[in-house]
Amino acid sequence: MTDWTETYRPTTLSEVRGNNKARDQLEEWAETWDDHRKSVIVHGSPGVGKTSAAHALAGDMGWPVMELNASDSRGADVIEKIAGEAAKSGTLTGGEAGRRLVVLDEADNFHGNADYGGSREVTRVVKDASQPIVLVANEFYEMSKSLRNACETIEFRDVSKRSIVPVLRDICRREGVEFEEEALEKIAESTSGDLRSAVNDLQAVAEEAERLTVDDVVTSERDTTEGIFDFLDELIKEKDAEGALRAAYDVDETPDDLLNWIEDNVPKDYEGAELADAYEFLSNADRWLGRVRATQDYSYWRYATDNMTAGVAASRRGEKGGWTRYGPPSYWSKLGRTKGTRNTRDSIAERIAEREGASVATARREILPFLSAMTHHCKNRALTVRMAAAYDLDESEVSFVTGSGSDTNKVESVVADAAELKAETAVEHSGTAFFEAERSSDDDGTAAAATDDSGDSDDSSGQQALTAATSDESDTGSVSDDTSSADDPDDDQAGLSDFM
Ligand SMILES: Nc1ncnc2c1ncn2[C@@H]1O[C@H](COP(=O)(O)OP(=O)(O)OP(=O)(O)O)[C@@H](O)[C@H]1O
Repeated sequence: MTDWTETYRPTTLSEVRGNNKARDQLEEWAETWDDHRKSVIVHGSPGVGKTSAAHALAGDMGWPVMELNASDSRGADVIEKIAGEAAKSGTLTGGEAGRRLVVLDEADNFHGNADYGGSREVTRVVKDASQPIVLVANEFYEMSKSLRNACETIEFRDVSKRSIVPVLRDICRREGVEFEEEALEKIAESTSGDLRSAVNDLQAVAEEAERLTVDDVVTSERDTTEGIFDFLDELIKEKDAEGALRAAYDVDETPDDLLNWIEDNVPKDYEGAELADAYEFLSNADRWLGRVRATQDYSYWRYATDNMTAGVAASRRGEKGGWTRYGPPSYWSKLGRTKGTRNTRDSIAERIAEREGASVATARREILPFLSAMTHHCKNRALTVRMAAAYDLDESEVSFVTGSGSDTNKVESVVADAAELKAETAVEHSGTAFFEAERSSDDDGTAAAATDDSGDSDDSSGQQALTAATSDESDTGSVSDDTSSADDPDDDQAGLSDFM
């Protein structure tokens, strides 16, 4: 069977669903390109139709497409291609004759390609382009500020369930698949905004069943995760190093996902020195995965897998028993592993560590996720502003911590207010711990250390908080303690447990 996401890829903008505003903006941008001659950044989560929209636009405009993928080849080659192309067509006498649409996919991946002068070169080319360029990106703030400023911006939002269901229904009709309406709703619900995943899931279930029912959908969800739970049990509690490695062969997860699963669940059973050892292996695995991403050399996967399976099993001390509630990787740990965002995460963690008197590892594993949950989507705006001020976060960092990736207005206004707050209170070097003070303060956030302008190191609340943060750190087992407090129903942070 052919891949349905390819078969049903929109060929005209009118078939791009669930993002009408963005679609209209894109059309408008193309139609007026001769007047403004600016490139456009199309950004949003994976699978919401950004690349499809760019291609569909080209189709509608009758422009041939030239597609470049930032991570396919060395940055410099890519730049050369665009620059060359732009220069060549610049010699044409203008007009529609030589018009073509340049689609620069994964435009947020030039980040870190500094060796090739990547980001700066792209910005230069984009500014002088004599052809319309659509830059497609997941992470808006992974692109340099000068690149962002040089372009127009169009945001694609996650596709709502309401928009996903009709797409699935349409595909079923065209494929002659009988279905229960609720089955489609269930798929739409579980893929949360990602239309590509929804179409993939539909195809996977439809291939197995005569008639698509809710039960099929639920069973197939369970099938894909059952294996991993058994594996975690074996890895964490039962098998020796070699056995754990072998067991991993049967798990249907990418090494990146597998690492997330292990990292989030191992602290539920390991503690103290064994946990520290396990983390050490996991961070080695993480480094190998980084190398795979950087070099596209997948033979390194083996070393990553060795570390995360055999290494973790070998770290175990003593017998483990009982039943543990393992859970899927948190949104947070997945975030930390997407390309480029790791640097952002680590740099924030360093500042938090300094401010809270904790280690960087503690800041990363224990404090950041909480901050992230507390400031999710900047819902508690006042708190988000205080946090941005306390840790000196810029736009990309605020976007990262709060998970408001594409909501640029929100993020920018938070950073602006944080700057004002800093100017008013001079909090940035006050040396008091922000996080612990916030956490122990009332939910309305009135007792925030961050707004305390004393800057005095013997300020008592700051001192207490510092002690609390430091003592947390020496207790490696506190990872799971903290996790359980996230489930505390008294905790008024909306959606906290969903998020973790
Ligand atoms: N808005 C949409 N309308 C119709 N189909 C869509 C839409 N979004 C995604 N799809 C389906 O998902 C497939 C993948 O979409 P596409 O590659 O355009 O997503 P994307 O946002 O560019 O994702 P990524 O950032 O991962 O490249 C399409 O081929 C199509 O089948």
